[in-house]
Amino acid sequence: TTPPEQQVQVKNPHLDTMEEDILYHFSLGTKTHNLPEMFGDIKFVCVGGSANRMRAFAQFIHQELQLPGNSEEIRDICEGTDRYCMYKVGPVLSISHGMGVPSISIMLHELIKLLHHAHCRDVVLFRIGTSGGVGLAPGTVVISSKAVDHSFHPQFEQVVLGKVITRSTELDEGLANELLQYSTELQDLPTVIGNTMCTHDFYEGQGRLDGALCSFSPEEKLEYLRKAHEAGVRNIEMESTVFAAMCRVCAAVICVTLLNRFEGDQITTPHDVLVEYQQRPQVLVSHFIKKRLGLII
Ligand SMILES: O=P(O)(O)O[C@H]1O[C@H](CO)[C@@H](O)[C@H]1O
Ligand SMILES: O=c1cc[nH]c(=O)[nH]1
Repeated sequence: TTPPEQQVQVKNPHLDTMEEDILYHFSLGTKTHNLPEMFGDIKFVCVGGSANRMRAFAQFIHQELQLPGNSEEIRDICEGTDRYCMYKVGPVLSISHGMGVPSISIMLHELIKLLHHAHCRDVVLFRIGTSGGVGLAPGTVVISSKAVDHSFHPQFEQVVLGKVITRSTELDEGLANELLQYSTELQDLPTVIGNTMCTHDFYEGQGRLDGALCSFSPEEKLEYLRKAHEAGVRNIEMESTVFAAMCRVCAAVICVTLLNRFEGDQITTPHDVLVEYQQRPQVLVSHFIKKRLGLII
């Protein structure tokens, strides 16, 4: 049986009372743009930190779906602002979100409202990113079973009106398993399911010894990474908890590991290898999209 169609939900009663909604950081709005016409057919949304990666992904998916037109000429829908970039390729939207929780969280507020205003249905969301591996060979793709915070709890804390509120960061288990299954159909795509730890810093916050500040010893660093590994953490990045808390249903986090943090802190891998690693989550998501669209069996 096919599950019932799901409209993208906003959980804010005040939105209904607003005559106009300006999506400031996208340079879009409900009065200035016909959002249902522009975005109503979106079924897949892919987000990632870097603007160039998300443009490359849009071009890649354009070729993979064999859509008409020149993939080099894809236009940035958010060219009126340089906060984020956004590309639409058929039913796929590709958006950059910058680095860290505050940056992606602003983008997600406006993205979820955009999908709601456009009356989108049955949308699947993916974060395709990079990460530091915990006990994995560099280049391994990690599909997050859940996103956990610095103390390995599946929760996202947000300060609202001066008080801390906590939201759950469980992700869609069925979607993660489906993605893992598809990874076995592809070559050179070592993939695991594991917990992803989200931090608010790349250096001390991830237990790195090579930042401008460091307040701990190499032994303390390894002890923390060992505890993380024991708690099921397989990679570390900087957006997954808020992404999971805000998207949850029909959302997946797929990040490639650039290094094994038990072996070091600096990313010494050559540029061309890093580029190939970054394509791995894109290849997996593209395969998923083609399956869902019935383009491959
Ligand atoms: O590759 P992206 O998607 O930016 O993700 C990871 O890379 C950045 C740090 O280098 C952080 O944003 C982290 O989450
Ligand atoms: O170690 C890493 C690598 C990429 N992104 C992170 O957040 N950490």
